[in-house]
Amino acid sequence: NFGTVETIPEAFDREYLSPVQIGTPPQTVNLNFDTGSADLWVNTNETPENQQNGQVEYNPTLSSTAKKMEGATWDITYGDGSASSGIVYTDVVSIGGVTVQSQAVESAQQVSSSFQADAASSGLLGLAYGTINTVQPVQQKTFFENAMNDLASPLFTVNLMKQAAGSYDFGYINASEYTGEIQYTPVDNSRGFWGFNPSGFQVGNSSFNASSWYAIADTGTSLLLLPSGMVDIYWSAVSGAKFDALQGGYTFPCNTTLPSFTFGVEEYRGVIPGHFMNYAAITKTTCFGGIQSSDALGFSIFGDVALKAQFVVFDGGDNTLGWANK
Ligand SMILES: O[C@H]1CN[C@@H](c2nc(-c3ccc(C(F)(F)F)cc3)no2)C1
Repeated sequence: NFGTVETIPEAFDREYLSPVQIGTPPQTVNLNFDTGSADLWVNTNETPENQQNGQVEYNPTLSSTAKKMEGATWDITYGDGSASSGIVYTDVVSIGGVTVQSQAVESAQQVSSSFQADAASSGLLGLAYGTINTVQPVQQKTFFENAMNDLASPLFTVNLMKQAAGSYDFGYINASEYTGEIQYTPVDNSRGFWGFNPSGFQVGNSSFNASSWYAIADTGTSLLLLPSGMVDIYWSAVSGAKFDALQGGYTFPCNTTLPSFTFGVEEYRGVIPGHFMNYAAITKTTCFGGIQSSDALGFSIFGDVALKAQFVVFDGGDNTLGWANK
């Protein structure tokens, strides 16, 4: 079978939320789909009231198909230091009409302050490889891994948009969502991520700089995080741009016209329009850049700033990533 679900951007395209049905009768919660992690966790009736800010909850006691996974716990920390932990149930989970009968659903008994403040999001749905799922003592599979063998094609596609509704499609490729040909490239999943090797980059209409490095496709990261050498070259082309240690990255005068950023995947060239690199206004006149250094992380992240300019195929059958402009 196959299905599609809409994904809606929060402010600044900081994150994208999609409706997920859990339990019997179905309870709908909006989750942040994250191709950079592998836990499906959600606010529940077990999440302390003082750690919530109006989030919609999943209540397993109201689901006739919920089963507690005795002795199972989970504990996760994200790239920005946010964290959550708790216990585990299995229940029926559906996304866009694709149903997994027994999906590990992780109930949050503790969430850190940033999650507490994120009122619109009821949790995360991991779409990375299950090898990095945090459930103990028995590691659990992701929704996609559980659904994959029943899908028409063993893949899902990501079509994020700048400040507009996009979609996650499961089991099929919708040709109306992209232009040109899809460029497939092998995935390095040795660290549990959808890792790949970009082949270079280009700022605006200048020449293409061939270079090969490791990066991951991560819908849960807002920005495009690249080696500082590339980031310095990009911002050196923007008059008034400067590295602001207080803000933790490059800022620039909001009224500046920004050059596009093009990345290579083998012979393919993915183009990110210049205005996608304006992440958010810090003051009336100073804006924070959407392309920043990944040096502190040790690997590059193609987050939403890049992904919202692309149509991306995550193929779990042959472990490849497909890239296309749109
Ligand atoms: O860990 C890596 C895996 N993918 C990246 C990711 N980061 C988050 C995240 C979401 C929401 C928040 C909060 F709401 F602000 F708390 C914080 C982090 N989700 O995926 C980084």
